Amino acid sequence: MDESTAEASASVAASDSKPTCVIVLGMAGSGKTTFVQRLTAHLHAKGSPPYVINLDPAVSQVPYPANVDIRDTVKYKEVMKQYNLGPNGAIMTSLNLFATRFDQAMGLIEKRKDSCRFVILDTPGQIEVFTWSASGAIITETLASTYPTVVVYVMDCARSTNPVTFMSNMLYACSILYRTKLPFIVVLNKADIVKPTFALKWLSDFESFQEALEQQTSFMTDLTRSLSLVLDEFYGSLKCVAASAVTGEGMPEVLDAIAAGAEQYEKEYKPQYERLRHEHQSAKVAAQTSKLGEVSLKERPVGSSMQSRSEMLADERIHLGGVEAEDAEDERERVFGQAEDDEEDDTEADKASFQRFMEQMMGAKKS
Ligand SMILES: Nc1nc2c(ncn2[C@@H]2O[C@H](COP(=O)(O)OP(=O)(O)OP(=O)(O)O)[C@@H](O)[C@H]2O)c(=O)[nH]1
Repeated sequence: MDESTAEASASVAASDSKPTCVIVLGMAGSGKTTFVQRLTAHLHAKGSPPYVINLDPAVSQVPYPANVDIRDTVKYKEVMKQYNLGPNGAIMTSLNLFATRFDQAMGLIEKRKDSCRFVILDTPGQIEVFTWSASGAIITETLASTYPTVVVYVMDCARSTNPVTFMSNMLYACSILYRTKLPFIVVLNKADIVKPTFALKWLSDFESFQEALEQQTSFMTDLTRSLSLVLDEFYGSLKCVAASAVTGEGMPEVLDAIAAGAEQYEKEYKPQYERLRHEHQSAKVAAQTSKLGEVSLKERPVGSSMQSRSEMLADERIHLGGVEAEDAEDERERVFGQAEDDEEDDTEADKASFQRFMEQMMGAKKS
């Protein structure tokens, strides 16, 4: 084995012992939550249940078994009332509050790092709340300084058949790639509605994208043409996978891409994140957000307000031809039972903590 191969194997082995964190981002309605649900079900069926964190405080229903749910820690509607904020401001503030306690989430992940190979994070519908906020940066950097971390950008390919829309979406993806500085996977979702062959072609063949643009007579066309020249280089850093969060199509390929991303993280991105950890930006932002007050984060007993276990199993069998119900149920019992045994239900303490925090905030506002 030559030196570089040995080095590569060593770094893969290193990442094997740690879970890979998967940050799922995407435009509103692109299918992030459905994708997390599908990937979670797929991993359960493979006997490798992930650790799942919901970071969307405004979602009404979480259809997967979340181990940590931001909604248990911060009540988004209360934040809206108390601070007199609109929905987006309240989502941003809720995420800031949660980020002040992300060290607790790291502690919970640390406890599960030997039993979970993946940590999946679902993010708010309004993508900019995560990608352009201090809290999003804190969460991303905290994860990436400790674990192999990849970004999965979910793109609604059914709504991107127009080259101008496609380009806008890719431009956004590009801005996130350069902001997060992490391995980046584009999931061309909703492949059951429109086969994303067109998108794969546009990504790999510059001429074919130009031809598609020729058919357009919008004032955006010239701008798009110029941008596509710039973005052509960016496409080289992308790994694109066609998938359907509804049918489960493409999930094995998504997992392969995540594994390749984790490997890439170890080789190319880790040193950069180790340097970043020592930089003062996170500390400064954390100090700013901590002015908002403190909240106490807790882990969920998995399987309460979500899709029932049997429903998830049935779902999995239908779409993926997964494991037999009893085997999967055994596996699930083991994991869920563990979660239930490990954690006490401290909802009351959490409510009281949130109430205290709100009273302090109101007191501060009045004085
Ligand atoms: N046909 C089809 N529909 C999908 C797929 N993925 C998601 N959807 C549908 O798209 C809609 C939006 O999906 P969500 O998972 O809520 O999308 P999201 O990005 O989490 O939405 P927000 O968090 O509100 O931004 C839902 O009606 C889903 O059923 C898919 O692969 N195929």
